[in-house]
Amino acid sequence: MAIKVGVVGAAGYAGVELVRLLISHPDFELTAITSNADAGQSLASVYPAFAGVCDLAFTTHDDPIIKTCDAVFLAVPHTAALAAVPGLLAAGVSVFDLSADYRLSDPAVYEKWYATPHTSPELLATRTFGLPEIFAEDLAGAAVRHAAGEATLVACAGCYPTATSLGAYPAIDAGWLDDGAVVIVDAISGVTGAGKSANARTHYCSADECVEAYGVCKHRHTPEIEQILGLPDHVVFTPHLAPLKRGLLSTINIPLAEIPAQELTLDMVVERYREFYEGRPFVRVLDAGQMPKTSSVAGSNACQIGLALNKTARMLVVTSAIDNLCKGAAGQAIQCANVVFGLDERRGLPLIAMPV
Ligand SMILES: NC(=O)C1=CN([C@@H]2O[C@H](COP(=O)(O)OP(=O)(O)OC[C@H]3O[C@@H](n4cnc5c(N)ncnc54)[C@H](OP(=O)(O)O)[C@@H]3O)[C@@H](O)[C@H]2O)C=CC1
Ligand SMILES: CC(=O)N[C@@H](CCC(=O)OP(=O)(O)O)C(=O)O
Repeated sequence: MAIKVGVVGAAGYAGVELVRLLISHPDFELTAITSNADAGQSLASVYPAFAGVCDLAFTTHDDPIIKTCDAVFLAVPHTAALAAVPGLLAAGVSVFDLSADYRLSDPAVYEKWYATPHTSPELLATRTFGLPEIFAEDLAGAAVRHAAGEATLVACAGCYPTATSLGAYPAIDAGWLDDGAVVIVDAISGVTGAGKSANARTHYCSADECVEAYGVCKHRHTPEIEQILGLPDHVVFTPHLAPLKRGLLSTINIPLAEIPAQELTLDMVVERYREFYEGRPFVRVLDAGQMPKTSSVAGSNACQIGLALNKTARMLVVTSAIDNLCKGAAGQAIQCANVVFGLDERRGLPLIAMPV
């Protein structure tokens, strides 16, 4: 029997990417898509890409059909998820939340970075963090609880934290980081990362032919990256906006301790990364000397990682590319849902980008 799913916030950029992927998912049946702005309109009239393939129409965010789903994907801004999650879980619906509301495990950290009270901090103890390649055991535990009849909350990792953590984690986990050193992250996102509503930074005339840093030393993804890597107050994160629709590239500079820096070769680093991601279908560690580009992952759920070693400066430089809307948002949420529902994590997810 098909698993009934709904998307709240389906007319937004992450939401419509969920819709694109869920329509062709072999095990999930998309039964509800919500948008207050577009309520009553057909999906195809708002997004003509769906003409002839889907008869669904948008209903409002409070449509009761949402609570009849087996799982709901929340593609809504932070704080909107806080308002929706407790009611969905109480109705027995599993929730895959793309917002940041349940990502940070300490509510005080959330309140500091998001400048808003956390209204259901008790759920933070039991929620699962949705980054399958790093928190596989947590997701497997959620799958067991789900099979026993428990509604599950998965807080899917953010886009910059996904690319950055997948790039940094194998080195940090190997103990290569110099004691007390700071990890420096410079990342670039396409404009869909900022959502559907244009603002002074993202409207065409500002974003086209322009690259700029923003949120410098104060971006809300800093504590999320620190939490995943286990490095509180030791990440400097600088995001940039680039004139791309889709794509996110994160370059991570990891200062190495003396001993790994002396002993490591680039081939050994590549081998360590490949061992770490063995059996993980979406992460590809490139050969030594190759660096990823956003066009190699756009439209897919892949993350490509390139590695370089500067032995004199004792620095490992990692570059990690994802599609912000897919592996950075919708694809990752579906990957998590696949695991929670006991399916192969690849179900319904594109492995390969458009090559040109
Ligand atoms: N864009 C990206 O690359 C990524 C986005 N995310 C996260 O996904 C979420 C959605 O982002 P994105 O698609 O970019 O944003 P958009 O602005 O494109 O879309 C937001 C959607 O949320 C809906 N919405 C707004 N307010 C509420 C509310 N109070 N209750 C319910 N729904 C509401 C809107 O509905 P309506 O149609 O009525 O306006 C709209 O459909 C955010 O939390 C974002 O941080 C995560 C990773 C990457
Ligand atoms: C380009 C751009 O503006 N990107 C957004 C991050 C993308 C996003 O939606 O953030 P989450 O992954 O936390 O949900 C930003 O910097 O706030």
